[in-house]
Amino acid sequence: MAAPPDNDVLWARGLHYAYDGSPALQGISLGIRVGEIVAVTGARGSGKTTLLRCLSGQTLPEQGEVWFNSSPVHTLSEAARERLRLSRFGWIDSSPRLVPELTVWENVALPLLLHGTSHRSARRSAQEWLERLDVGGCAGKRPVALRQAQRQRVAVARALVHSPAVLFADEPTAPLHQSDRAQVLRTLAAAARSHGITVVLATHDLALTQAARTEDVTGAVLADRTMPLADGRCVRSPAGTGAATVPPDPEGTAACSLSA
Ligand SMILES: Nc1ncnc2c1ncn2[C@@H]1O[C@H](COP(=O)(O)OP(=O)(O)OP(=O)(O)O)[C@@H](O)[C@H]1O
Repeated sequence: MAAPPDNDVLWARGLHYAYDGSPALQGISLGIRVGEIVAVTGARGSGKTTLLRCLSGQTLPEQGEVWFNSSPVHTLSEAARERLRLSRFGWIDSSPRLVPELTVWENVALPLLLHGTSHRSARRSAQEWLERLDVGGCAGKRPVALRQAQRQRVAVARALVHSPAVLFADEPTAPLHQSDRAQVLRTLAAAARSHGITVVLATHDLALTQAARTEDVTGAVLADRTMPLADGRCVRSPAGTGAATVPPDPEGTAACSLSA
């Protein structure tokens, strides 16, 4: 099997995963370059969450390989994968899981404090990220005092505060009001781009990713390309979505956006 290209931060080949014998991933291969923002799209149940979980080391694929920065992830122990996730990856999902007893800035500083960063430095970084995400004024409040959209921005700040190499965002705008969705996505994309953070974004709302792209007033294009899934396989994207996909290979291993 070929080695991953050097400029791919994430690289996967032939991923298969099933829940109780029911297939969720059926031979997905992909390469994601450093700093790219990739939107994994598809209907509910198409395999987006399972793919993100496999790429981030939360779930071991039953078959196939996952590589991060040219090192295998699928052969690591559970403890080593946990360390990798804490230090190099960020994760946001549809419900902002903030610690209710902590203030907003303490929630954001948490990943840094867990890594041994000093209290003063962690607080400064947390405040900077909260301001970047337009919720700096909420730093001293408890999560319960925030609107849902503000809580999700705080979750984005917490996922980015330790400058992860890759941010995984699984339907991050699902709980938000329509008017907040594109704005939260644009803010997330702009923050990731300015820090060279790769983003893998799962969404079933392709219209939203396109709207965020066309309505952008900050200069931050949302996704560099889309990676459409159906029934756990990569599929060719509709024209104009920026996807670079190739048809399934002769071994039945569908390949998304193969790197050169
Ligand atoms: N914990 C689980 N137990 C059993 N089946 C599961 C589990 N999680 C996912 N599945 C099934 O695996 C398939 C892929 O699910 P997955 O959540 O990865 O898709 P998705 O595209 O993220 O869907 P959604 O948009 O609804 O989150 C679906 O058929 C789903 O019902």
